[in-house]
Amino acid sequence: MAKDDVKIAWKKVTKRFGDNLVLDGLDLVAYQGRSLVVIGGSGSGKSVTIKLALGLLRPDGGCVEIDGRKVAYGKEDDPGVAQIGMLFQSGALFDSLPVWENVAFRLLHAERMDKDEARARAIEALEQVDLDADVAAKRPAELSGGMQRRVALARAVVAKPAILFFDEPTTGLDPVTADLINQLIVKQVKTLGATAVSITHDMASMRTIADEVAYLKDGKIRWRGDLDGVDACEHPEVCDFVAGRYSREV
Ligand SMILES: Nc1ncnc2c1ncn2[C@@H]1O[C@H](COP(=O)(O)OP(=O)(O)OP(=O)(O)O)[C@@H](O)[C@H]1O
Repeated sequence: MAKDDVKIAWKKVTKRFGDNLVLDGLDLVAYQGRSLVVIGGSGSGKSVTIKLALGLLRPDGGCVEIDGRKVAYGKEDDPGVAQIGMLFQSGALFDSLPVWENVAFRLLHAERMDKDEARARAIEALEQVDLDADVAAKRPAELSGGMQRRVALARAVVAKPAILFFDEPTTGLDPVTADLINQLIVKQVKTLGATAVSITHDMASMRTIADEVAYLKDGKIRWRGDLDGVDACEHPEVCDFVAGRYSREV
């Protein structure tokens, strides 16, 4: 595939909640095999953007397409959505299940894989994120926050998805553990040749993960470019945002 083949396209997407117009004709594409990081202020609509691609929210206008097919709202077997592995902000592990069953959840329940095979696949995925096989039998609560996030990453990649979504993958982690997670994300995205879309407030994470950066504000993408473009301050607001500068007088 050519470098610029479009995998996911948000086309003139509008989304409002009551009077709150969150997305106002959003146009955005994620290219095959590339890692796109969406940044923007709190409440700018980053999570909504991802939820629309997952079919968890219905756009009021426009549409999201995966492989050129419109994502169906609320349809669990949508072929586009079925390709997505997702790492949620909190890790979102089930405490009642051992680690391996958390990792293998999709294989066991969506793919109805045999238990022994699913366990073997889970252990393989845990090894991919540098966790030993003895972690597999533990409960998530027995693990540190960084290990839990690695388990969540193993769960996101176990079914070898073509698309990976990362929602604030480093939130709540110390900088060194966050860097480990970022590096594991890069490794997994490369190994799978996946298209990755991440949303983050963590600028170190952005720098490690991103091939490209998109800046969301007032319901639209205001700037898009690579890290060189960020550093060259191509867009003053992006420059302020990335530097953590409040750009109005107080
Ligand atoms: N289900 C919902 N019902 C009503 N309003 C919602 C719903 N989901 C999101 N919103 C609103 O949409 C806006 C965008 O929310 P979203 O979670 O996408 O922001 P975000 O950019 O991800 O923010 P943050 O960086 O703080 O996580 C917010 O004003 C939020 O209150």
